[in-house]
Amino acid sequence: MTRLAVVLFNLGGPDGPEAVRPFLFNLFRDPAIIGLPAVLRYPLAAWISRTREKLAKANYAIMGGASPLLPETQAQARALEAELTAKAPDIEARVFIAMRYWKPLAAETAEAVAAFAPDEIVLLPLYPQYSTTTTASSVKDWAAAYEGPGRTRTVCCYPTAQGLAAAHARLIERALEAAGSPRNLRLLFSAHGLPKKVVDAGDPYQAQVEASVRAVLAELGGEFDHQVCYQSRVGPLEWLGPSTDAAIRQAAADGKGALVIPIAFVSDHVETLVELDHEYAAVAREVGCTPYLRVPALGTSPDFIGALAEAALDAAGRDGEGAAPFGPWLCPAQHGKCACRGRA
Ligand SMILES: C=CC1=C(C)c2cc3[nH]c(cc4nc(cc5[nH]c(cc1n2)c(C)c5CCC(=O)O)C(CCC(=O)O)=C4C)c(C)c3C=C
Ligand SMILES: [Fe+2]
Ligand SMILES: [Fe+2]
Repeated sequence: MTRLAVVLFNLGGPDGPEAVRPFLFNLFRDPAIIGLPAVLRYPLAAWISRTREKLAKANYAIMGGASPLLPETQAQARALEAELTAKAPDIEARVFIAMRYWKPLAAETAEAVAAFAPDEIVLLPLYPQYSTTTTASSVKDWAAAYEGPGRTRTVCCYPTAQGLAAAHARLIERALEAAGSPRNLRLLFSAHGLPKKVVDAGDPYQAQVEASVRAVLAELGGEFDHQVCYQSRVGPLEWLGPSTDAAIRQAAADGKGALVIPIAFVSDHVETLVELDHEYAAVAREVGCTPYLRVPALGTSPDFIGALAEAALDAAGRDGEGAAPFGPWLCPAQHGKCACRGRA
């Protein structure tokens, strides 16, 4: 029986108040996040993590002091393992988690995967849209950590996978129905932002976010007033716009409420539970953007887990090693800094 290890990548989050600063330090010392030489990056990372700690701790305190990202990801891993067993009973599939900036880090997971002694390894980012700051960073981190057996394939991205779009569409329909299908709503597809210069240098993330939005709208059918916007800006650089904050203000000015859809996050965590549900809800109240509604992140929704299983099995069935997207997608040339064009 073939032994298949699926390794899920995500960002990781602090598991208690004392982990907030070292988590932030790990994040800001990553050259994929701050592209300066190590001699400058390390002191800068120490300074940013020290100065950001108080605000970040206050945000994590709203969720009980820790990030829910790991338990959410563990639930997805269990659901995916069950789905793989159902879809491919002739394969012994085990699902592992490697976080980029907090536990379980790649080194710990690499040991567990090596002990499983897989024939095949599929690296499956829980980032449907590829970015040099997320997927590429995790893939590189994993390659440096893993020395065990098995042939490796990577799913670089799946922004337009049918199951992903369907999962978002079903959650949107449910949220609309629960709110009594109000007529004066704008759908705000809110994605984690990126510095504009990262995108200008060829990062495909924005193009893939926009492709995901088109796929979700096609799955919904019909006409919807909608906008793509970007949240979670950090630091002094210019980031992608419009910001989610500005989009909420614009919706109010246009006499609309907002239905916010976290289009680039697959689980609920600080960026949805605090930023969207507290900070931007307050903005909506202040400017009279009513109703202000938020669609839950994908979590273990069956269409999404089904898409992950298909992506993993599709990758495991590919010849050779290397990276490829899952679903109908190829990054456009001007945004081609992606493994699907061999330019990660
Ligand atoms: C879509 C996925 C993500 C992209 C792209 C991304 C880029 C990116 N992030 C930062 C800085 C921070 N991100 C933080 C939290 C965070 N980011 C993502 C995902 C993406 N980041 C997730 C899932 C989370 C949540 C982690 C958790 O605790 O559960 C944080 C920490 C929170 C805070 O202090 O605001 C920072 C900082 C940069 C700079 C960046 C691209 C350059
Ligand atoms: Fe982030
Ligand atoms: Fe790509």
